Amino acid sequence: MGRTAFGAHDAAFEAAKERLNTLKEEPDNNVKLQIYALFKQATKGPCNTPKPGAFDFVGRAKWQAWSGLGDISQDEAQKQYIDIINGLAGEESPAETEQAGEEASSYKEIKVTKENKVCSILLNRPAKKNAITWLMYNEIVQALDDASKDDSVTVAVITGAGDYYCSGNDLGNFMNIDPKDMPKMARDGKELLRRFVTAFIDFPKPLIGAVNGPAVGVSVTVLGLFDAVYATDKATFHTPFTELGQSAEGCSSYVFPKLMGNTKANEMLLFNKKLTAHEACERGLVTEVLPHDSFQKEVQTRVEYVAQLPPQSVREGKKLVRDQEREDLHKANEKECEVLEGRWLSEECVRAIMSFFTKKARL
Ligand SMILES: CCCCC/C=C/CC(=O)SCCNC(=O)CCNC(=O)[C@H](O)C(C)(C)COP(=O)(O)OP(=O)(O)OC[C@H]1O[C@@H](n2cnc3c(N)ncnc32)[C@H](O)[C@@H]1OP(=O)(O)O
Repeated sequence: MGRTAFGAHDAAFEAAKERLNTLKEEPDNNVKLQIYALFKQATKGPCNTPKPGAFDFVGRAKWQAWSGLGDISQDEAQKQYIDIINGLAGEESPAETEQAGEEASSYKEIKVTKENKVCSILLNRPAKKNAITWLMYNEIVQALDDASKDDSVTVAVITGAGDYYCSGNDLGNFMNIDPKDMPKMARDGKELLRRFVTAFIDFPKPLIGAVNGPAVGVSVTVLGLFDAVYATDKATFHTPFTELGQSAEGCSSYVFPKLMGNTKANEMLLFNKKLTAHEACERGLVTEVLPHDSFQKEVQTRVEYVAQLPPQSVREGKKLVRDQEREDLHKANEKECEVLEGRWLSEECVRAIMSFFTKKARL
């Protein structure tokens, strides 16, 4: 019987799937067969299909590779799958490279460091203002999943590399797609966004946003799911969803009206008002605005304080608060993702994204 939920390496497995598509060199046929077999074993369990006929050479080779794995567990197959792909990507496995709190080598578009009980997740595409690609969504989910399970971590922090915190969804995620593949792209996008936002709703430890510069789109909305948000006075907060023919996500249709009231939430989510850091603070989206020049140091002091608090007490406290609205947050996430799936297929959205790249090309 196939499983609907994956095992212990879920997020790393999803990231490895993405990474397979970005390999510069195609693996040789034997390795491809091995990857195929491990994928089948990881997602469906031991081979249970009839052996293909003698003239179906490809089908037989695949069948032999899969059935050759015998009954190794789905978790073990996931692990081997991840190891092979990380190996092909020219990387050692995270367990081998982890030293001095560094886990950077297992990630391509974020950088994760663990030090003094703090897991720092750096959005690391400064040349693209840290726009979030499909790979990066997966990597963030993986990093949050790792941080939640790692007993040496008591608090997680997300920040951006360079002058931006994040410019939101990478609009290239929706480009160069054959029209006939659009429905699949929208379905996959919906599923990925749902998993991404779920990772924030259910993150069990304190999660702190260190907004080092302008923030756009989904990077703004999920801040409503953080436990504290510190912003430099140079940060801005912009959710231009309707300009892009899209709609609210990140549970913002639920959280923003609660934080700031309907009309102020509408100003952001429907009418695209860009807030300054101080305005975002007045509206409850930001905990505290800090001077840009001493931002890192000031945030560090606050994070270090949280990191040394009794971790179980903090976790229980967070759970009490989150449980008050956890179900509603999951419902809001489901609904928002469903609506967005339809939006991504709309002419309004396709035109807006084309227009962003056309304007860029003209400059
Ligand atoms: C799984 C899917 C889930 C989807 C979830 C949905 C989320 C919704 C959103 O997040 S909506 C928000 C989307 N983001 C935007 O609309 C921002 C678009 N970018 C801009 O408007 C501007 O780039 C800017 C205001 C962020 C920065 O402007 P500036 O002039 O300072 O810099 P550049 O425009 O020259 O940017 C530098 C390079 O970065 C590229 N880039 C920036 N943001 C994005 C982006 N979101 N997507 C793709 N690329 C982006 C930009 O194209 C430049 O690249 P280049 O140097 O190669 O030209």
